[in-house]
Amino acid sequence: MSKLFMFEKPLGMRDTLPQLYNRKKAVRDQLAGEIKNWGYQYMETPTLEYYETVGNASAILDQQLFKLLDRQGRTLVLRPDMTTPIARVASSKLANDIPLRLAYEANVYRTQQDEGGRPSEFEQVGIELIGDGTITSDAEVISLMISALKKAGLQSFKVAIGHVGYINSLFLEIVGNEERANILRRYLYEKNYVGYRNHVQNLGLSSIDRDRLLKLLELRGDETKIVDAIDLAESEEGKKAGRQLRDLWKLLEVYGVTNEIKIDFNLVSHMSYYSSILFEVYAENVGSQIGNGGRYNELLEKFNQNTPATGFGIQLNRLLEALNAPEEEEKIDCILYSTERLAEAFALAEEKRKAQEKVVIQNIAGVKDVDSFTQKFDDVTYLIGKARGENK
Ligand SMILES: N[C@@H](Cc1c[nH]c[nH+]1)C(=O)O
Repeated sequence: MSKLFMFEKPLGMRDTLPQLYNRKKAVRDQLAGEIKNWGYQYMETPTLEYYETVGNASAILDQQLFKLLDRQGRTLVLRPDMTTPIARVASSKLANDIPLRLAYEANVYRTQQDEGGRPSEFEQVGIELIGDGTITSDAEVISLMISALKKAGLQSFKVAIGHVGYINSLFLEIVGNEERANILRRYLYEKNYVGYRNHVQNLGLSSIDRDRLLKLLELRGDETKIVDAIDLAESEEGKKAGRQLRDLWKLLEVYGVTNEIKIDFNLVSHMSYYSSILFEVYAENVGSQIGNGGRYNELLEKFNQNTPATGFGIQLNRLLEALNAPEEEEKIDCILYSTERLAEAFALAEEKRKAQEKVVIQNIAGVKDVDSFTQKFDDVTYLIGKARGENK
């Protein structure tokens, strides 16, 4: 291995400099304002969890986990998401308070294979609604996400909603086994519809089955696609999934958010814990999803609780990219003083701070280039040399 250059950081790790920090905080606070207004309560969990418990239960591929050892020789992981740690807490300390409405803002960690611009550490703002298996809770979670994104100032975005059960039953019905279904799912996950089409053509299926698999690609668009999906499904499971989306759509109409919704029966997630309805948010100007979520009715079973749940996570850095807002300059004043006038400088600073103004006091002797230093401030007061009246 080559020697590391002094300023290099591990793959996918980012610094957040002051201007970006401020923007991030402002957006995080706007999201939190809305999330709290819907009665969700914020909580925290540790950055490290046991590999055996949370690491195993999380829906992230093993090779994407950061692993380390504690002094007892147990393997720990940096949490790869927040849903699994919250499921752990909801199954233990909070098990009696169900249904739970919990929220978080936290960094999560996933290793990256190469520096493809993807972070290995990123902040998620999210919620989990645990213990309510009705479709109304799916509608609540999706509506809250839309509402919070709007509050953060996001204008052009769409939430694609799909159903894991629909695709799974259709694939199994036609191709017969999980292995072959996985190949089809992979194409859809990569949104490689051309590849999917070619693969289906070469599968050696009857023309009816082939056409059904190809028709699946058309099940993306407005609510009319739900009716088409129910027609295309033959199994009860597939039809049921379609009906669930139909009911969900009606509820989303009540919430008044259907303008932001796109039906997408092709949706496949990289998270394996989703069990039925799932969704992804896309903003007009950002290539990758800025948030996602869905129902994960089997995850809490891994913590010995048979409890349904749903939730979403927004990737704060991608949301910031989508918002494209100019970096905010902080208004900070400066009092530049010479040593003999420190008391005067400090008194003035105290006065300004009491008035909620931000102010730096800086001894001029500690500054190399006064011109470039003072340029950074909104306003500069000079208290240099003897105070007026002193030299008479
Ligand atoms: N934890 C999921 C998002 C989510 C929250 N709740 C349900 N899903 C993720 O990291 O992609």
